[in-house]
This record gives sequence, C-alpha cells and structure tokens, in this order.
Amino acid sequence: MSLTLTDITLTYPDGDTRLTALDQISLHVPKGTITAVIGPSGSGKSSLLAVAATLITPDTGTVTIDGTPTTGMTRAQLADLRRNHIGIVFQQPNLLPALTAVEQLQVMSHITGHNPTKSRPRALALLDAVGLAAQAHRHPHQLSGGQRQRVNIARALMNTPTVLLVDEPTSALDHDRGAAVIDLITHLTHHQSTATVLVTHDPTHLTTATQTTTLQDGRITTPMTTTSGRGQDTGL
Ligand SMILES: Nc1ncnc2c1ncn2[C@@H]1O[C@H](COP(=O)(O)OP(=O)(O)OP(=O)(O)O)[C@@H](O)[C@H]1O
Repeated sequence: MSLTLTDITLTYPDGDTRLTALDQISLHVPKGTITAVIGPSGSGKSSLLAVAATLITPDTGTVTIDGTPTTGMTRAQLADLRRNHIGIVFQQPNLLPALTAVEQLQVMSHITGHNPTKSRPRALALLDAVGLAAQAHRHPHQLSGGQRQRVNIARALMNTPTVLLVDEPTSALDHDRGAAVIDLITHLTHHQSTATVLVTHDPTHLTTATQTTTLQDGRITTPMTTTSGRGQDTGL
C-alpha cells in the first residue's frame, strides 16, 4: 500500500514549443506516511498531484499504486482505480448544496456501486472522526469554512483509499482552523494507513510530515528529510 512515482516527466503545449512542468520526478510515499510538497507558484505542485491521481498521463515515467503500475491502463481501469484507491482533497470543498454532511459522504458509496444506506454507519463514524458528529445533518451553508473542509476530508476517505492526495487544504482557513485540519490529516494518515501527499505553502505544516520535498521549475531541489510526526488512533 504505497504510491511511487518513477522518473515522471510532464510537458504542456506552450505556443510552438512545450513547457516542462515536471522533470524526472521520483517519489516514494509509503503507507501511513505524509510527504509534504512545497515550492513556489508554478513549480509543478498541482501537476504532480494530478499525475499521482492519474488524472493526467505523464509524457514519460510510471505511477505505481499499491504495487500496480498504472501505465497502459484503460480510461475505465483508471477511473476504477481512482474511485477505489485514491482520495483527493481539493483546495475548495465543492460540497453539494442540497445534501447534508452525512449525505455528501454516502454519495461516494453510490458512485462506487455500493448501497448508500449500508454505508451510512461508516459515513457517520468518519464525521465523528473529523469532529463533526453533531453537524452530520447540516447542509453546507450551515457549516463554517473549517467544518466544510473537514467534510471534504472525510468524504475523500469514504471509500478507504490507500492514497490520499491533498492540495493546499488550509488556503481558505485561518491559522488555528488550518492547523486543526493538518492535525486531522496527520491523524487519519497514520490510522487509516494512507500514503498521503500534502501540497502546502505553509512551512508550519512541514513539522507533521514524514518527509518533505521541494519543487522548483518542475524538479526536486532538496533531498527528502524525515521527521517523526505521528497521530492518534481513530479506531476507523
Ligand atoms: N493546463 C496547462 N497548460 C499549460 N501549462 C500549464 C497547465 N497547467 C500548468 N501549466 C504550467 O505548468 C507549470 C506548473 O504549474 P502547476 O500548476 O503544476 O504549478 P504549482 O506549483 O501548482 O503552482 P501554484 O502554486 O500556483 O498552484 C507552470 O508553468 C504552469 O503555468
């Protein structure tokens, strides 16, 4: 259960030429660990997440999820892999306005062909794990920004992903709420054993990461460093 990127190069069309967004990136993220990715705007962080999520196919290189290389998979196989193995937390929660918090999570089961009614206990347990047991029946407009981001994170975990990809989850939150969200991601990473990649602009987030990598112009510029960040048991 891990995520491995091997020699990834990604280019985009740029007028008559091509812009290299990722240049021979290799990264190994074991289960139960967080790799923080930092770097200036335009350095390739979002591109890296999109490649890891199999949303963009790189020009060269391999994305391996849980030991299975994704190279050569059909679109249907990739969609299946994303639904069942990859959780993605975007900057903005993008919750459905008409649904309550618990229903936002149950929809994920519906998408994977499972019975949403049967998945309700897990949805409620996850909301409890992110501190929202009392808000499970509220609609997005009845939740604060931090609470909406917590629903977003819980939703990404609904289908027990082995890989969790998180893009600047605190950009819309104040410092304290942001720190709480990072604590939550750390906690869930360890106890759901996800291989987590966290893109962040905030250096204070790096203390909870297992390793940190810095991107500059699509290249890794610093060797990984290892810390000892750990969370607590959610029992999920
Ligand atoms: N769809 C695209 N078409 C062409 N160029 C792109 C596209 N997406 C990104 N780029 C370029 O690729 C490079 C890397 O962009 P990317 O968004 O991955 O960086 P980033 O580090 O996530 O930036 P930010 O922190 O501003 O989100 C930049 O030069 C960007 O302009």
